[in-house]
Amino acid sequence: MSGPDGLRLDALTVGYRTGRRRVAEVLTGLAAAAARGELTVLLGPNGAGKSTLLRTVAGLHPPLAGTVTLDGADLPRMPAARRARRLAVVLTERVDAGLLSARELIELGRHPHTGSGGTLRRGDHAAVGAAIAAARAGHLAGRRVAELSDGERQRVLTARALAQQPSVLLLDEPGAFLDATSRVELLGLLRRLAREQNLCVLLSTHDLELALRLADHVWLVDRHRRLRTGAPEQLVADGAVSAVFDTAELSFDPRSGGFALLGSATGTAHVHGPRATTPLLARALSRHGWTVVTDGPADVDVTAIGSGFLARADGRTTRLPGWSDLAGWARDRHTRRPAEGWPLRRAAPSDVADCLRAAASIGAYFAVESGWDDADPAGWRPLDELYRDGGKTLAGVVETVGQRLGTDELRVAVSVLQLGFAARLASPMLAGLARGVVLDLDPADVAVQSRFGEAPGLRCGSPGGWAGTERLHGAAPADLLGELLVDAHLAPMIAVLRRISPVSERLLWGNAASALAGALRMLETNLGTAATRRVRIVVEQLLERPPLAGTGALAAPGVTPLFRRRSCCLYYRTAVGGHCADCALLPAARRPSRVADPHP
Ligand SMILES: Nc1ncnc2c1ncn2[C@@H]1O[C@H](COP(=O)(O)OP(=O)(O)OP(=O)(O)O)[C@@H](O)[C@H]1O
Repeated sequence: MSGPDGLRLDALTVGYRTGRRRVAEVLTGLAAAAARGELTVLLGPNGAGKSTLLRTVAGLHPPLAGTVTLDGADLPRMPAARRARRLAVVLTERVDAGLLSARELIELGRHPHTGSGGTLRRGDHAAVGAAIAAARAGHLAGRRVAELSDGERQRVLTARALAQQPSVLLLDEPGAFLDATSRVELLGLLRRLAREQNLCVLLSTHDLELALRLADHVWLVDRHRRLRTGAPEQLVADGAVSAVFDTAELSFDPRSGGFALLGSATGTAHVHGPRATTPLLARALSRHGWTVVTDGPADVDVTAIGSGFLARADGRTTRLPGWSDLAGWARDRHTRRPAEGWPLRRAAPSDVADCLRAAASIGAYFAVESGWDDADPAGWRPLDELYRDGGKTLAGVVETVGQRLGTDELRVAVSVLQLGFAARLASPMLAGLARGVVLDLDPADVAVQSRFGEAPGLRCGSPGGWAGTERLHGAAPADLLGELLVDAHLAPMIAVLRRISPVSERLLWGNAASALAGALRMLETNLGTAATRRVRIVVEQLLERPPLAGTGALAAPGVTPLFRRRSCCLYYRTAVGGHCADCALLPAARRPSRVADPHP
């Protein structure tokens, strides 16, 4: 405990005399200090004894035992007039101010300084003016107190206490009637006054979140009526705050500084998005029983994009336009979640990061950059925009590709562009699969950047993926890849390109199959066939399903060509005039053994 400056309680017992010989002790053996220049906040549940303690410190009740000192002087024994000049009190009781105006009530605060005549001098008027300004009560000064709202009256009473120019300011629940903004403002004001006027400010409140954010020092009455004191963070870290305020439904969350609702069967969630949104997102999910985790796998995953959300659970992505849709989804998913969780879970962020690192080391076609913070948004085109704008953006890209290839045939440029694009997306996704993660590169969260002469840049705002696919037998990973790669990317890309030039669908799906096979070939070469067995099985399954079925045949690992196409990618019609490794036009013996452009 610090020196004699400020308030100090020693072995203090507070309570009530309920009869000539009977006393009701409320709090006993209290030891605490509240320094000058600091805001000290008294916290505790209902009936803990906060008001009783404040009233005792204020000299309105005698202590039952022990001492209360101010700057070393015994407060209860101090003559009332002197005490009134040193200590100002704002209690919860309503004041009957009759017909007084707010200014007149505030002027009463000067009473301890004016003597029995009560005449205000220039210095008193200055103190009243300063107090009105400090409490921001100027607009209320001319109004009758009886006509003020509870919050307005609170402001005027604070001004009256300040007009008293005390060393100690005691306030019992000063924010009780104030709206949220005014409460923050009032506590901020009291903290500033403590600093500027070297005041000792002690107040009680039930606004735990605000108190812990603004208090310099906390007095906390626990459930056993013991007084714990310390810096707010200290009491949170000790678990003292949780011990007092946690209930079966609510738990104090030290990270957010607020309460989290405890659900009955709590599932876990990942949240992503702009820094300003993720705390709100975490709060919305926790209200519906989800525990937000930053590492490890999770049952669900929500990414904030623009004013909406991508919400994922059980291998499905749902687009939610706003907060109320999110609330409905979070509630519904929580109700439907099986007790043991879904077999498909969101992969741990660290596993996804490992996947992306490992993929990038294979080659440029496998790399996915992540996050938007350090990206220059100008050069990046969101994929869902490319897929939906009817070909407006891609028409220009097709033209540029045609010029670079030395062809004026749109269909050739479209085919080469689409083959490269399919390879660009299939490569990192198949690489993820080799590590047991099905990457989830949602078109709303992924953008592409053209870098002529090299692999186009691919960037995902919040890369994530599905894990747990190994626990599912059969076709689960192929189903997921079918949705996340074929349905979400390859099909819309083909549709939009065919609006630019009506290239045969069979040819374009042949390109997509060829891109999958090309990526598989790179993985088998780099990682070996044992590590890529699962990937091969999934590619085989995908090639057996529409729309890829019938596009060609996959050969055994190491066999050239790995994929025998049934359509031609038209690459031979470019100025380079090359043939690809999967070429349908050449006899097998004349096919190049090395992978040629445009494959990865
Ligand atoms: N005049 C009184 N005589 C006897 N007991 C009282 C008196 N006033 C309050 N008490 C009792 O003292 C205890 C503490 O009450 P107090 O008002 O100090 O608690 P509090 O922490 O301020 O509660 P709240 O947060 O609900 O305002 C309660 O059990 C209350 O019933």
